[in-house]
Amino acid sequence: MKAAINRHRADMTRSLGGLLFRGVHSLTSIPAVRTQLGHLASGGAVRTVMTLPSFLSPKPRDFSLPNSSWGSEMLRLHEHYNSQCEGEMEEGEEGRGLWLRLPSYNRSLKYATGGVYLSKMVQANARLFTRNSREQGAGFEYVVFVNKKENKCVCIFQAGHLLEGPPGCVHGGAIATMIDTVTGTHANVLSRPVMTANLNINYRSPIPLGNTVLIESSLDSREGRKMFISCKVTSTDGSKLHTEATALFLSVNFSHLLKGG
Ligand SMILES: CCCCC/C=C\C/C=C\C/C=C\C/C=C\CCCC(=O)SCCNC(=O)CCNC(=O)[C@H](O)C(C)(C)COP(=O)(O)OP(=O)(O)OC[C@H]1O[C@@H](n2cnc3c(N)ncnc32)[C@H](O)[C@@H]1OP(=O)(O)O
Repeated sequence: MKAAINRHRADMTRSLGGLLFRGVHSLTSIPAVRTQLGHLASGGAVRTVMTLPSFLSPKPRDFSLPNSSWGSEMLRLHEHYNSQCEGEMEEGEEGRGLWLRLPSYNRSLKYATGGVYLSKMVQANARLFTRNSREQGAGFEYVVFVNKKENKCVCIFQAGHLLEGPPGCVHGGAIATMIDTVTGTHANVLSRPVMTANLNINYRSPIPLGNTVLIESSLDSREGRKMFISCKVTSTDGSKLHTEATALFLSVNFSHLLKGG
């Protein structure tokens, strides 16, 4: 009986793994996301109305869109990169269209599959760590843009009051979380799914709570399944280095991810 249950779980893992892979792979090409990116490209970021296929309902919230907690610097930088987005980058294209904004959900494993409910295999109440606060502006407010041509990502991050470490400053673990998120998202764009194998961080200067900072990642090299990515966190004008890091990601197969290794 136990063997039969285990066989059933293994079959589920295999088939859902394949589904998940196809879902994640096409995340930025599904009609709803395309509609949104197209709208954003024309500058209408805040009032986007997404037309979702029925299998995606209820409509997931895209946490990377501007909300009322975003400060002026966050909004200015979002607009700066968003105005250079034009959906998917075309071959040989320069200037406009270099950047692609990545949508961000609090249950990516569910929505990445196109609505298939994986929660029973993962956990019914599981939420992405960086997107688990109901109070806008209290925790991690961020948006990630990818530049496939130059193999880099940029994240605009506004640190909320629940991320305090030293008095008035952002907790080192919260900074590490954001570095893992940006470099991990970058590695996922290159080859998905991935897992963090190694993360080295040097904290150079504290980040005041409430500040907006830039987190930039770039691909240093690739060796088979390994991706070496470096990352720095700076003030938005680039004059102050807050944190620098290097990370190693390994592409894994979905059964590794779903079975927890
Ligand atoms: C996780 C999310 C992915 C979900 C995808 C779905 C949707 C994506 C959509 C949007 C993305 C959204 C958010 C992304 C945000 C954040 C990303 C967070 C990522 C994480 O937060 S994830 C949690 C922390 N992470 C772990 O929980 C990993 C635990 N760990 C393991 O699961 C294994 O350990 C593993 C898989 C790492 C390797 O296992 P393995 O069996 O596949 O590979 P193996 O050990 O054979 O090593 C092969 C070659 O790598 C070298 N190597 C291995 N480890 C090394 C190390 N540490 N340093 C230096 N070299 C190393 C070996 O030396 C060998 O090298 P060589 O080939 O040259 O001999």
